[in-house]
Amino acid sequence: MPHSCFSLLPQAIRTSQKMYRCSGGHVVEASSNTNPLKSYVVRKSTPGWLETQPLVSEKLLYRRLLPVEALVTPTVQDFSDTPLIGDDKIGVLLLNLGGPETLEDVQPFLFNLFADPDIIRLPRLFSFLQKPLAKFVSVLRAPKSKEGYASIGGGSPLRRITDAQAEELRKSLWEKNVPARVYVGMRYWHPFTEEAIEQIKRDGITKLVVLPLYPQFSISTSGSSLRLLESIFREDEYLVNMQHTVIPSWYQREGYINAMANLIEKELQGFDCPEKVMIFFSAHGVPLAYVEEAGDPYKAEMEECVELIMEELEKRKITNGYTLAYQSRVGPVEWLKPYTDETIVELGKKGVKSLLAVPISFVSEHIETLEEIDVEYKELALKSGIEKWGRVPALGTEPTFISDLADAVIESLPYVGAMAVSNLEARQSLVPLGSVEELLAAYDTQRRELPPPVIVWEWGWTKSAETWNGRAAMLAVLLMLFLEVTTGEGFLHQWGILPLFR
Ligand SMILES: C=CC1=C(C)c2cc3[nH]c(cc4nc(cc5[nH]c(cc1n2)c(C)c5CCC(=O)O)C(CCC(=O)O)=C4C)c(C)c3C=C
Ligand SMILES: [Fe+2]
Repeated sequence: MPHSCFSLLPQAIRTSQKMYRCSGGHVVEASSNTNPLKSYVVRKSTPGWLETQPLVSEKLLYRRLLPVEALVTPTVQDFSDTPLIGDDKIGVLLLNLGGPETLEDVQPFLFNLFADPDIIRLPRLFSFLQKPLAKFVSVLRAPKSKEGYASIGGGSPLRRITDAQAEELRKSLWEKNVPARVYVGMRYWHPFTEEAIEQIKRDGITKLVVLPLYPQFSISTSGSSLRLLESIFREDEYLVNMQHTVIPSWYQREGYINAMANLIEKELQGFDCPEKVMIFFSAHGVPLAYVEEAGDPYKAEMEECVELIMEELEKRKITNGYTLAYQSRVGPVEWLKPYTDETIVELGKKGVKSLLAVPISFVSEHIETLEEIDVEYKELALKSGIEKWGRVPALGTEPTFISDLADAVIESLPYVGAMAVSNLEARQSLVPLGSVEELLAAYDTQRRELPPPVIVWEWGWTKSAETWNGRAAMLAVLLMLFLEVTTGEGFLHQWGILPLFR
């Protein structure tokens, strides 16, 4: 392997990007002593390009150890119109939750959400009731949800914002010499993940990077989307054979942390006395049992994420007080604490006068930022004695953030197709789709029943009502209620109660 080959590296392609232009069919191994994740084997060469793979490959053709750093020679050359990886067609699939675009979409959207066993998980014996129950709960929940969506303009902005993020990410990847197509796959509304996958197949994508747009992993969000994706992949011959990799969470990335710190720093400057402002991180909650019983890493990742942002702010001499609380709980079971509403009241009582809310679990504006934080929590804060209120915008298409997502994609490319190899270090950050079950198993040990977070349980299916008889009775009641809702007949209609929910 002639060392001079590396002098052809364009400046834009840095060590972390692990893609090296080279003049011919050579194979090289590069290694870094300090970080095993930064060890790569160049396995295949295509005209003009070497494609790298992690060191775990057994099919080494040629070995030559070089520190990774030695590979980077800052020679300015323009390769912008050259495809990066030979004939491969690279795709990036952004996974997100999806949201209703009109008020008519709200109930069917809620149905899709509640029909997901990662949101409401029934005992196996009763799993046949998942859809009837989802129908029932979605019909009950729809009026309240519709009110919320009506107040933010009649629908969720999630599709528009995610599409914009996809387009900016595509541009950023092209600027970094990675000509990829970017797709959006939503879990509960259009464009559904299935639709995105069909497009990916039509476009003949050969390498796919799967990137959930949730910085922190939760069974209920990224976990659910990846589980669905895995089932789609398993049943499809094209997909089974497609090289792919998954980035399960990315809250610890420097670019993301910096982008969040930038937004906070900027918003603090809008206050008269910035140093006296309480920085209030508000994350979407999950039921406590997800963390305590199923082992969801969400809480730990969230806390670490907040620490990293505060450390970054400290480097900038911003040492404000801060707190983390969890919002958006649904139903009567216990969710992650402290709750956002209770914490705001407490802070008011303690004499906090200025508060900057930072939505932390999501990278787009959505109903829970635009309505819950901007309207409900602001009102509560002002009533609780807080005089000055501010809110950090969601990242959206903020350039540092988008550029960092592009880097995350590029850094993951060497792992594409190599994940069948059991490499524990690699698995900590990149998971092959075929191993989603393994990833989830690590957190969601036996896929046990999770206490349902939804409204029907207000009628008595709580942690304390855990006998099978009780559950069977509850299901019988639910079934009766379901029949009542779907047929429009029954005792609640006779008593004039049920139409109230409509
Ligand atoms: C990290 C983000 C999110 C987690 C964790 C999460 C868990 C979770 N959510 C529900 C119930 C509902 N979620 C709803 C909408 C919704 N949730 C998130 C994010 C997370 N959810 C987003 C981005 C959205 C879409 C918002 C939009 O603008 O459309 C809804 C519908 C809205 C409403 O009625 O409040 C429900 C219901 C549960 C039960 C749960 C964990 C188990
Ligand atoms: Fe949610």
